[in-house]
Amino acid sequence: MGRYDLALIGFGGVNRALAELISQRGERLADELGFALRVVAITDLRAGSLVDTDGIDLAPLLAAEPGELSFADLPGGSAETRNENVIREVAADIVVEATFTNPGDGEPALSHVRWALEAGKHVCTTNKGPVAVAGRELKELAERHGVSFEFEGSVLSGTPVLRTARRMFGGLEITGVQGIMNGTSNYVLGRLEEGVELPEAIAQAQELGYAEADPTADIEGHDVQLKAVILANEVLGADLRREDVVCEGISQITPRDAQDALGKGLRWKLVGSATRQADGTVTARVAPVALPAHHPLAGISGPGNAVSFHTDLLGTVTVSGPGAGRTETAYALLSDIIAIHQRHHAHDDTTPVRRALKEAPRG
Ligand SMILES: NC(=O)c1ccc[n+]([C@@H]2O[C@H](COP(=O)([O-])OP(=O)(O)OC[C@H]3O[C@@H](n4cnc5c(N)ncnc54)[C@H](O)[C@@H]3O)[C@@H](O)[C@H]2O)c1
Ligand SMILES: N[C@@H](CCO)C(=O)O
Repeated sequence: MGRYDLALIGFGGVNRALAELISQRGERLADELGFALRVVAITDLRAGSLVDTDGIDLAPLLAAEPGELSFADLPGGSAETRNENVIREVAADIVVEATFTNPGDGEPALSHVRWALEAGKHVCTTNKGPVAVAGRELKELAERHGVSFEFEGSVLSGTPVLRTARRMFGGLEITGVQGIMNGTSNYVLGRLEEGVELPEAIAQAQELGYAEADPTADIEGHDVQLKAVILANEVLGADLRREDVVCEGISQITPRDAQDALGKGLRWKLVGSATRQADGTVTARVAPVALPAHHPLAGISGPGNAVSFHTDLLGTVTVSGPGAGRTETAYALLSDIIAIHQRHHAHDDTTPVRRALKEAPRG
């Protein structure tokens, strides 16, 4: 059975949840998927760095409180983050980038991804910054080095939106996408409908692990702005930048506004969209919209998200599911690793399904 050695860059909510999945269900996953996963390096701004090419014992790290974790005194550990050294030099197959999103220049995550691809390592990330700022360049860099750059979790966490569009919509013309793409703001809008004030609702979303390190990005729409860029570029083949997307958030909506709208059969939602215009160009925007109850996006509640694809042959197809959450987003990373395996080892007869297909009697 094959095995992938992982280097985790950033050890916050999402990468810890991935480590938990590996630690708790590694054997079951290996049986089902036909490959094992092992963590050989971890770096984090607060904890430092830890390298063990025989595989890090994850259980004691996961038992520690996140804020108290320090690698400094462990064998192979250091108080220094040493990102570049770890990413370039440690013998890992896949670099898993889950540090803060920086919407401006995508750094330092953009450099983390570049270093890994240049070193011939596959990358999966949940970080919107590098994808929105330099997605095209990074995909080309990955191609040149014969590796994969996967980022399903950058839009709608573990709910497969990008891969669905890429793999399932062949032969369709997609004319636009429209969605609720931020779990925090959707959760907050629901709390406002219940009469909870904005700061308290935001604090609850932070506690639940939905919000960005700086929740302003969630509330003012900047997070959705990045996701709209990624969708426009990935799904509609555009070349938009963040500045091209007009953006308005939900900070002006009060509990009273939300409750008044509800009384009229409307629900305030933060909607991101990208549309192909008659001249072929693509425009995108983010704005709060009071949707009527019958709209496909009106019933999406809590941290739930949904994206509607407008197509020529199928009409509107909507994919809905969780848009945020540590475990849900860790699943996006697992789905990226599976995609890497399928792309680079599609001819290995290692998975139970492939073995069964091969061994099944024909005719
Ligand atoms: N949590 C979610 O629901 C969710 C969903 C989709 C996407 N994302 C994205 O996934 C990424 C991780 O999210 P999270 O919830 O784990 O965030 P988090 O804030 O819990 O963790 C980020 C970690 O990265 C570390 N870090 C920051 N800068 C670093 C650096 N230069 N080098 C090494 N470590 C560094 C921090 O110390 C922190 O532990 C973010 O980019 C976020 O936007 C999160
Ligand atoms: N903070 C983001 C995480 C997912 O990108 C959200 O609430 O949707």
